[in-house]
Amino acid sequence: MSVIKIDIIGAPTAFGQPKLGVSLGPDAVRLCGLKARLTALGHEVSDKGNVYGKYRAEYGNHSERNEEGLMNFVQVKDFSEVLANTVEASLNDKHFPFIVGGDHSLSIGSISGITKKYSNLGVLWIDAHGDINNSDTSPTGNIHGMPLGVLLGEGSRRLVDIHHEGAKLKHENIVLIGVRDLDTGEKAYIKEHGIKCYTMSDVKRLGLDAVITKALKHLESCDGIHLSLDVDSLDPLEIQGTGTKVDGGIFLSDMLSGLNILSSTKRLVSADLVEVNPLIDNCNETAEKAVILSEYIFGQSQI
Ligand SMILES: NC(=[NH2+])NCCC[C@H](N)C(=O)O
Ligand SMILES: [Mn+2]
Ligand SMILES: [Mn+2]
Repeated sequence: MSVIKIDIIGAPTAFGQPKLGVSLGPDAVRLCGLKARLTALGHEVSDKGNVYGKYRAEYGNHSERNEEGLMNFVQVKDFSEVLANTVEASLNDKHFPFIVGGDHSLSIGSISGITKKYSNLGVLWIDAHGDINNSDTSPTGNIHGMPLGVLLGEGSRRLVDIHHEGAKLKHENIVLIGVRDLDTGEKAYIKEHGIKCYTMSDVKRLGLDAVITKALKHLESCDGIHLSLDVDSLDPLEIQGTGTKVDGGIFLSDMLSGLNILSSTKRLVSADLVEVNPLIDNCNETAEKAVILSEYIFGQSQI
């Protein structure tokens, strides 16, 4: 197996959603031995610690709605700028940025940093949700439901222009996998732009291995692939420590098999692992499973 220079970047933000605890996700995952276990696979792993902006999520969730209806806009923007710079620096060192969250709004920052280098980035978005709302379509104002919308250049300019101006991703370079809870505006947007989307029904029908294989084919012309893995894509029977659970998800054993296919292509250049919330978990089980997912992202196999 080839050695990957992995930078673990903790992204302890919670400003993209209302529940307390998701800012503790990175440390909960570290406590399960993330660095040691990726090192044991033969990789060179460096833990860059946690990224902080001017505001600290653990002091409460502020919950200010701005005039565009966005919750905690100032905090999310500030955090995204800092994270984007950290991720960009990791890529400049020729390392693999592995961003551990934190809520899914962090992908605005991580992907903004990555697309500075990979201008034709492909994204595999594995999630129960589409996260493709924007300030106009969101029913909640929670920015963790908007990262893809923002990265595609929709809604509030102040979010879209984070780190560098304009849209960061192309519609044809995104594949959604495992979705089963889309808002009305999200469904319309996906259809309007012909975004490749494998719903949970598609995953059940085809199997996750086949879906990942098809998704990789769809992203063939991209200059790199980023994985954004929301733990709520997994079935709540197996994953409890996450803030927006939806029944009928992917089972861990299927996910590991799919990740094995993905990692063996060696096309991944970066990844986010998000929405681990130890305060609503059962004895840190979700963080432990997040480490198992991480091992498979980085080439663990069953033999
Ligand atoms: N990353 C997540 N867990 N996102 C949940 C989003 C839920 C809902 N669609 C919203 O916009 O608020
Ligand atoms: Mn989700
Ligand atoms: Mn998500």
